[in-house]
Amino acid sequence: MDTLKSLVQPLLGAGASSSMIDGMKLVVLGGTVETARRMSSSACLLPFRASRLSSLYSTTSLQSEEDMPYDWLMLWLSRRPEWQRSREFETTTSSSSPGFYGYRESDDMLGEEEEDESESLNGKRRTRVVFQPTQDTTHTIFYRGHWLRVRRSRKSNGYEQLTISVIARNNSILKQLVLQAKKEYEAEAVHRIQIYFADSYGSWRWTDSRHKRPLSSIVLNPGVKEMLISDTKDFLKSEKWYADRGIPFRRGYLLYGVPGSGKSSLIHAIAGELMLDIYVVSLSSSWINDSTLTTLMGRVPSRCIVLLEDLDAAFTRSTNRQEKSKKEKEKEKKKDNDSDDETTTTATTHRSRRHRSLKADNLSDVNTLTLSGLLNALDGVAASEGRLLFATTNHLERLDPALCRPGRMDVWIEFKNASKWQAKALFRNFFPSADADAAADDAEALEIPPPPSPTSSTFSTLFSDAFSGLSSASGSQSPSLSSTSISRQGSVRGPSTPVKTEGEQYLPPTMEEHLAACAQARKPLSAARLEQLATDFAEAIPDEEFSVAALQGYLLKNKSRPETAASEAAAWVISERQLREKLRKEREARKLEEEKEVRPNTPSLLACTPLTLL
Ligand SMILES: Nc1ncnc2c1ncn2[C@@H]1O[C@H](COP(=O)(O)OP(=O)(O)OP(=O)(O)O)[C@@H](O)[C@H]1O
Repeated sequence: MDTLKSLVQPLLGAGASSSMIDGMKLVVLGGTVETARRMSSSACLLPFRASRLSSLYSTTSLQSEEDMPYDWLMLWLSRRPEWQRSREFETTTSSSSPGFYGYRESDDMLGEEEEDESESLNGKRRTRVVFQPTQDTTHTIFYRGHWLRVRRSRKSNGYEQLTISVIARNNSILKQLVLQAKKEYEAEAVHRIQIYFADSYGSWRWTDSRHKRPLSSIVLNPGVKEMLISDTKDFLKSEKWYADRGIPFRRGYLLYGVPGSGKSSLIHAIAGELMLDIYVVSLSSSWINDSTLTTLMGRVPSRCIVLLEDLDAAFTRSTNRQEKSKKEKEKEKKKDNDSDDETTTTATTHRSRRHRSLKADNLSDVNTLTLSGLLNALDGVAASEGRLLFATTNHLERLDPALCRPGRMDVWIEFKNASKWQAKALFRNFFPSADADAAADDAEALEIPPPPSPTSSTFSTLFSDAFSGLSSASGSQSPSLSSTSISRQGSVRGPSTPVKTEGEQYLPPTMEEHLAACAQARKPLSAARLEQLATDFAEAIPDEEFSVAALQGYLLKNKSRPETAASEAAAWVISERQLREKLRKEREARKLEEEKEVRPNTPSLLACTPLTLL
């Protein structure tokens, strides 16, 4: 302190008071501390900026697709709090439509992932944001007493490269980092699956990780899940068997049928069960072409699920573009000629036709995937082995037979609207029972739908010769997805279950009803009561008229009111039918309007009817 006083005294002069000297002491002290702090921090960072000191660095470079550590570190980096504070970070978003991501409701949010709640509240698509290091920018991260320099870039071959450098006497800190990232990645793999999306460079890009979805949460008629799991497991351990017989070690599953019936959810659940990551490629992407798809399919790791979503959407486009049949072309030509003959054709018509053809031309300019390109990518020489290929479609009839033949799609599963059995199982899954064990016992007592007849088209398994044994086994076990109704024996409606009569309109519960139901819901229902409600619910739901997703939506509206969910199901069915009818009429009216717009002066049918001369 005396030293400090002797330094300050000459600055203030002899007449300075002791309070002035104290104030000045503080200023000098603060300044010294701050200067020391800045010097030490620049000393730390200086080497990063000085290229001539680069020999002091230990560096590791990892490439996407080639190195697993790349994935480990990308996951580790996305969890770093630095991206929350950094001014330069990249976000990838994944929309969670109810489907593949439909199970997101129960996801635990990770520290660095944020969900746009306001959007989800409004019932729009939910968006998850994942923060990652920006490309071509160097980031600095403090890790275990060392400053790491992280750089993410893209190489000319399309691969992403991650370079991590550190000033250290040896590379042990980098080894520690990679091992920690691996540990975290593997720990997560136990509970989560990693999702990769194809990008326009022909690379797979880690996009997100999801909680595993339990298979038990998928409500399919009995035997279907079991068959799939047994088939996929059997395949994964049969590599040598395939190699010995010279059969390409690949297996394809085609899940087709109505929307909202659980195709994507089932794939998600299977990935979790088998601890496989999912590689998603949307064939309707504007950038997809034969060569990119071939590159992508050659770059999937050996044990994973490749998911081709909405196979028909892409394929329809490609056939329209490149392989339009002669017949179609002739038809179109004739149509054009016919309309040219029409003297009444207006300028609007020309405009709209030109607009349509321009739109078609645009498609061909962008997406140039062809059927042969797709087939080649799936099982050509460059296609990787050991992967499970899942393809989903809502329109089986639009697919080319070549695409669906055994060897490409070995197992077909049709998904229909919810059967009564599914409605009941969904209800039971939805509401917890006070005595789960008892419920399980009751479930066993359920009458199981009969297995499909050999001619049933609902569950076609096109097993290759290699799996003929399994084929016959599953043939006898696999029940039809278009199962018939469940047993109605013992379905007694409870006295406290008011039922809306046929024709009575379904209205959402009033506030009083809602509060009363919530109070009631707090009391746990006995397993027997829940079973009875589930039976009532299934009775009210017509067989195969509504998708499981639609039923789930209805149950969600009553998620704390099992009694109401069961008692109002019949009224809901009526209101849904009315709504559908209304929408159908609106659609028809719109179509008529459009037709009128295209051919304003076309004589009506009535006018064409020859008059009978008396
Ligand atoms: N069989 C099912 N079991 C459990 N949940 C289901 C089932 N079917 C649909 N769902 C629920 O409905 C929503 C939509 O399901 P999903 O996306 O799997 O259907 P999809 O058949 O793939 O539909 P799309 O053909 O439109 O892609 C999800 O939230 C899912 O939880």
